[in-house]
This record gives sequence, C-alpha cells and structure tokens, in this order.
Amino acid sequence: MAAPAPAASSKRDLLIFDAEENLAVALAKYTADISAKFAAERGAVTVVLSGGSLIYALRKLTEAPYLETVDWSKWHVFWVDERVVPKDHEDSNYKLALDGFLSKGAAEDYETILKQLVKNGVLAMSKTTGFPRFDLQLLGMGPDGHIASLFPGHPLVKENKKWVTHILDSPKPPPQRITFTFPVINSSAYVAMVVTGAGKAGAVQKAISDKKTSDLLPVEMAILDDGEFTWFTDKEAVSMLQN
Ligand SMILES: O=C(O)[C@H](O)[C@@H](O)[C@H](O)[C@H](O)COP(=O)(O)O
Repeated sequence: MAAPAPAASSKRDLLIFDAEENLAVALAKYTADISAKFAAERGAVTVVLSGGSLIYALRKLTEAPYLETVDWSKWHVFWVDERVVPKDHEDSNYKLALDGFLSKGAAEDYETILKQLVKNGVLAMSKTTGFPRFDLQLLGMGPDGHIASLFPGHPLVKENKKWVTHILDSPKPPPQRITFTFPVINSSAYVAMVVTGAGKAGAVQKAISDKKTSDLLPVEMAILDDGEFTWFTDKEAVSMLQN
C-alpha cells in the first residue's frame, strides 16, 4: 500500500515542550482559542476526546482563566472511542448479548446520534469527504501507534464507509470498544495529538519520519483532508527523532 500524501490544504505542526507542565499550559490555550473561534463562527463547538493520559493533560482548562472565559455552554463533547464495558454481572445474558451484537448496536446508536446532530446544525459536515467535520479532536496515541481504537494491522483501519464502528478483539484491554473511523478523524478541522513519555518515542519517530513504509501505523494514517494537525509532545516522546 502506498503511503497517502497529505492533502494540499492540511497543515502539520510539531510542538515540543521541556516539561509536561508546559505542554498542559499550551494545550489549554490552544483548546480555548479554538473554542472561541468556533463559538463565534458557528455558535457551537464540537470537541472529540480520547481516553488515557490526554485527560490529565487537559487539566489546566478547568483552572483560571479558562474555567471562566471558555463558553462551556457551546461545547458538545464526543468520544473518539469508548470501551464497551459490561454494566452487569459476568454470568448474565448481558455478556452474551454484548459479545454478539450490543457493542455493534452501540456503534450504530452513536452514528445515528451524530447524524441527528448534523441535521440540527450542531455538527458540521465536510464539504469534500461526506463525513462529519468535528471542530477539534483531542487525541492520544498508544506506544504501538494506535489512535482511537484503531490498532496496527487491524482491518478496522480500512473502514471507509461507517462513521463509527465496533471492535471485539482490541489488543489493548478491554477487547470490546466502539470507535470513530479514519474518515471521521481525517475530516476534522483541528486535531491535537497529545503524546508524552519515552515509551512512545519509537512510534513518534516512525510517524514523523519522511520515509514512509508500507506498514503504516494508525497514527500515520491520520492525514487531515482540510485541517490543522498539531503534535503536543515532550522531550522524552521526541527523543528518537534525528535533528
Ligand atoms: O482506550 C484507549 O486506548 C484510548 O482512548 C486511546 O485512544 C488512548 O488515547 C491511547 O491509547 C493513549 O493512551 P495513553 O495516553 O494513556 O497512553
């Protein structure tokens, strides 16, 4: 498979912070600025979150001045992926149903909700891709280069019709999850990829290298159609990059 070329209108930035604390300060300002832009332009801000360490990195948004200045009433928050964890006992039929179809149902439900939000005008549509265009996706990456619940070598990375899909065999526990697909991630206006720590240096190096191989990591498949992609990293995460 040939490496996809970045779309002409997409922009990529690599920000490297001396300390995670400084990354958190910059990420809060970046998020608050994008929030103000879309609140003014569209009257709504659609923000996508991943799980993991990203949530801790966002902590400064809930402190002064942003706690007061961000117009939270305009925010619509979505999850790029979610773990489908049973709310019921292991021995019940719930698990059987969950394994069989509930996790798929959850993905379809989520997609239906997104379509409703497009109709309401809360969520924009990309003019070129035919997929929803979130204002901001705040994402993390695993040491294996996975983003959302899109894992290296898994067939789901090739999904090109659905907005949301389900996975029953995630290599990272728990195995059952629902996730946005690449066309949805790549139709975003802004993506912040927040990655810290030495454990992710190998995947960061592969992703940022100009030499593209056929075995692309999921993070390398995050190529925006028409948007700005910014890496928020620390020194440890970029320690394998050549100057
Ligand atoms: O469930 C998940 O796996 C997450 O939603 C995933 O997308 C996460 O962002 C990365 O795995 C990075 O996680 P860490 O930042 O905790 O390493």
